[in-house]
Amino acid sequence: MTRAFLVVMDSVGCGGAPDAAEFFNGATPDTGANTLLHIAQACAEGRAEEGRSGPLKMPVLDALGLGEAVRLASGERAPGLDAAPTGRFGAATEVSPGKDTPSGHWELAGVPVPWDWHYFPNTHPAFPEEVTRAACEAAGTEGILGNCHASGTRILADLGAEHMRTGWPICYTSADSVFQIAAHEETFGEARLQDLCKTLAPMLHQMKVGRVISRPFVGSAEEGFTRTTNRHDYAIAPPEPTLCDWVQGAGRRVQAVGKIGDIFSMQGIDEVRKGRDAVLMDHLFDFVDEAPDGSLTFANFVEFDSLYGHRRDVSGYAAALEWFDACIGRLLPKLREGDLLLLTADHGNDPTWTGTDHTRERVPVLCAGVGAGSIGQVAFADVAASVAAHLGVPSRGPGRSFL
Ligand SMILES: O=P(O)(O)O[C@H]1O[C@H](CO)[C@@H](O)[C@H]1O
Ligand SMILES: [Mn+2]
Ligand SMILES: [Mn+2]
Repeated sequence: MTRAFLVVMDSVGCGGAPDAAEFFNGATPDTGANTLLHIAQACAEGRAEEGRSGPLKMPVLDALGLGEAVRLASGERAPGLDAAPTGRFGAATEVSPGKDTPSGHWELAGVPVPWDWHYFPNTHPAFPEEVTRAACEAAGTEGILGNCHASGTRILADLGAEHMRTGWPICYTSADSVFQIAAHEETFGEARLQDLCKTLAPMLHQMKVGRVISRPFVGSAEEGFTRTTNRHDYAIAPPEPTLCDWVQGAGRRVQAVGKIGDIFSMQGIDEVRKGRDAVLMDHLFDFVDEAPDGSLTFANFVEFDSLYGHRRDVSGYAAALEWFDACIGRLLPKLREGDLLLLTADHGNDPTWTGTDHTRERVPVLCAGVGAGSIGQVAFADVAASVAAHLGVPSRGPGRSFL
């Protein structure tokens, strides 16, 4: 029997989204944003020299068709990504009205988002009175800190000391449909922070806020504050059964690596393994060894996005891509006859762009184990249909298999 490994490189877009002008970073539309192209150009021009050097080196993904995917998506040639592909490759276009992680993943899993998300305004306060009141009540505090749009690392530098003084949770949002709560893991307590998020989630989900996210941190005012890996996302459940449910419903096993469990509210998922991306890569290797016949392994590597895209760190992003590429080079020979490895992304996060938010882009689709050649322009939902077809599981919804 066949197995499938669906791997999302979080935010590794390749430009060309036809509706990019409808999405913004601040007042700037995302028209022309292209995560892979702009990183490759910066590398080729010597503008990404911190901790790495020279042209972008991604020989493994490029041989699968990465450079060709950039060209298909945006019509541009990415310097250094010019191999003749030996894999099946294409570029996928999203139709959901959000450029966030749940929208991207659900649509890749066959279910475009049928509603408009609720976004909080970029004002101070950002949250309506009833949300602030509910947060105070649930936290048992007189008030909340933040109540604005912010970068999660910046707001700790700005408000961490006040949090230590008052014990009030730091609540903030972004251009995404999120309500994020940062609190000190030891003094506020990690379990208490999770309870707070869980208590507020139903009210916020009702408002069509996609996720309530706990952001625990450690440190002190003197030494500075750092976030820990104990983040949890409390996401709205997908509106329809997804690829995970189709596969599980057919009696197959579904294994998740990284934040996939959170993104799908654990629906259709049998097991999750978490950690930093380097640990997630070990989990992926283990699943290639252990995954049973007929199973789906669904992985998300988030650090491209969380550590480098939102921080607009071009060198860091390039180094992460090069690390990932080398890992996949070691993974490919371990795949068995009948295995499909499908690499893709959920949205863009061009680190050369203005602002700190995601960018609306097409994404690459690279397949190993199913021959060579272009699949051309496809839809996000076609990824789900193709994985289902490969596994011999019935699919639902708008997607069509390209395999
Ligand atoms: O700046 P941090 O806290 O990393 O926030 C980022 O992470 C959130 C969820 O992925 C996004 O909405 C973005 O704002
Ligand atoms: Mn994402
Ligand atoms: Mn993000």
